[in-house]
Amino acid sequence: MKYVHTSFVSGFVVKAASGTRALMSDLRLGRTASGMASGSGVQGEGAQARGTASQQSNAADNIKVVVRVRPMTSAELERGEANILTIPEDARSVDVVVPGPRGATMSRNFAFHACLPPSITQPDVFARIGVRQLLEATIAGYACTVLAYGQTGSGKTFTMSGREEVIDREQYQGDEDNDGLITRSMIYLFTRIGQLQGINFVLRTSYLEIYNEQIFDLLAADTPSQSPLPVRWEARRGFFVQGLTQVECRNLEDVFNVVRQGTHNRRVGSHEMNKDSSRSHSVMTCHVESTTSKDGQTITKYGKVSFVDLAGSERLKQSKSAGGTQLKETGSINRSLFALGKVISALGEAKGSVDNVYIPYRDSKLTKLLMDSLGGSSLALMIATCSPAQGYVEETLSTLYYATSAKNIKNKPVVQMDPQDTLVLALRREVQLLRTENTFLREQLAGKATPGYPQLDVQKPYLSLMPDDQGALSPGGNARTPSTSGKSKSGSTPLGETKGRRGTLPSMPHSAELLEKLSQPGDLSGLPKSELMRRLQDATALLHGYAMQNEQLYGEVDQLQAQHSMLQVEHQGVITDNERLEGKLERLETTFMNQSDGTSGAFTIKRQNSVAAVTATHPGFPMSSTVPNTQNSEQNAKGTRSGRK
Ligand SMILES: Nc1ncnc2c1ncn2[C@@H]1O[C@H](COP(=O)(O)OP(=O)(O)OP(=O)(O)O)[C@@H](O)[C@H]1O
Repeated sequence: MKYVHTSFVSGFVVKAASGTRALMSDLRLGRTASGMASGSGVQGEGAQARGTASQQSNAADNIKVVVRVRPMTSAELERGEANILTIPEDARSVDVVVPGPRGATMSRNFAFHACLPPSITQPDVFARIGVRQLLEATIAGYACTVLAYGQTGSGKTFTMSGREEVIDREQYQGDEDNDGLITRSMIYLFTRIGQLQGINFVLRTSYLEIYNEQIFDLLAADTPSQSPLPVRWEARRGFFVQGLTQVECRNLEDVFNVVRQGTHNRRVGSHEMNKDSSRSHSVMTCHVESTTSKDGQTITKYGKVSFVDLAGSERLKQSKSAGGTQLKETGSINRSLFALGKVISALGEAKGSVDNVYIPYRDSKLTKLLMDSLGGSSLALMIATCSPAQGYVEETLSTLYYATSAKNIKNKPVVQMDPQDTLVLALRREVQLLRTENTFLREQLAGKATPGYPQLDVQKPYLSLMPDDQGALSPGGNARTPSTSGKSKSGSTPLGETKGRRGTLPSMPHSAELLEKLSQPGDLSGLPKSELMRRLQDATALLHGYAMQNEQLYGEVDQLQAQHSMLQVEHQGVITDNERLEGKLERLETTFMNQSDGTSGAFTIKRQNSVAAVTATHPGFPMSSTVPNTQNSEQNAKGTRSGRK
């Protein structure tokens, strides 16, 4: 088997590497990652082909799927296990030797974006599966996910973290040969943001694990005796873990500490709760907040990258023989992996248009937290890990079916920006514009020319500058006549106040006081008084027009802000309702789990047996035949759509 050192996964359809700034301006124009199919981060023929496809498919981007085959362990070698996995030269598929009829064997081929053989090193994995592009996308404000899936002992944790026993040492400062994707990615992020000038970055990390359908914070001060954290829903954020610690990382030392603390707490937690680390799912997330300021405008983007190390699926009969805790763990893991399978299956069948399809994200905490990564607005990469040993052929096939389904999932990546920021940005622009106009007008009144602005045409008859019957100024405005009633709200023009966009605006006579003041000799010496008066009248009329425009704009801004406030109140009401329902749902789930995992465990076993049976008879995802519940479907679809905002 020969490992080909070219063109592994490189097809994330985002501008990457040096394109970050260009990307930011592209994003201001409302383009999504997938819309930029020919971005600088795209290489290789696969990327070209998919780039076109993604444009045609409404900016959707398929999840990338990579298979990694680990070397045989010493135990497997000692047992004399046969190798059933071969990766052809193009490194884009894997051949599996499967048992055939009457003791014969046959070969099955599974194609993926890349397939990594046992000989590949940890640095090569990082370099060749497109993680760098995901990290560039993270810096540019996208949400990205790297997900490791595979049977117990197949190399998920090794791929994501490296050697946990090394990381768990007090003096851990990175392990160049063995570090997994998490540490390498964090080092890459720090190196890159150090190179990017003019952008202010803040990096925060969180680390959690899901054990027996409960979420534990691996960076909390009181780990591991802390109580589990709830998952909540917010329309703007989607599902999130309430109260999860986020640690700011200012340098690599902070990063190593976080990785070490998370790993350590996961291991300690495992011992305290008498569980193995493989019995929990873990999610390490790095939030990358970037702020750019230009011409007084500030844009903040909220990129993040999550590394999900899933618990390994395990044969139920092994757990049954162990009984007690392990049986419950296995039931819980299988349930959540099964829920994940259903989500992947439903998304794969939906082929990108998920708005009217029921996706059962709410079936487990894992799927809730992965909602954005699967079929959402994230970029996602799945790494399916396999053992090459013949003894695990069943598990390997199951993993490959899973991975095959995941290939069909389409996400629609978008930059994560605060809607409030967008609004503030728009308001700031307007204010800036109005200020500029006022400055110009004041300078005109004082007889000064403003560079870049035309001088008033003193020859123009005064009447042509007066508002017409509809309230529009002939030379350049659409403003109505301002009233004389008091001071402008903006405080910048003392010439009148309007009733807003739809109000009727009485005509504005010249301000006698102002005319008096401005016609004093000395301001514009040399000109006859009549000319000065004429100029003043022209300027005053024009100023009235602009003041009127200002007022209209302020009126509109006020209206928008009022609408915004109303929506916020409405939004808060919906959040409160949702939280109430979420709480209710969680209580029901807890009750259900307690009952189903009760003394005899009968329900769990029955359920798992049926799951196993369906899995065996329907390779890939068995629940495609599940009839969607229309009511739930509606709720889910609502959640799905609003969660993308
Ligand atoms: N590519 C590899 N090269 C060398 N050793 C590996 C590789 N992958 C895994 N291993 C070793 O195999 C063993 C099992 O790997 P690992 O713990 O990563 O599996 P896992 O899939 O995370 O298992 P679990 O689901 O039980 O947590 C470990 O000792 C690990 O160091």
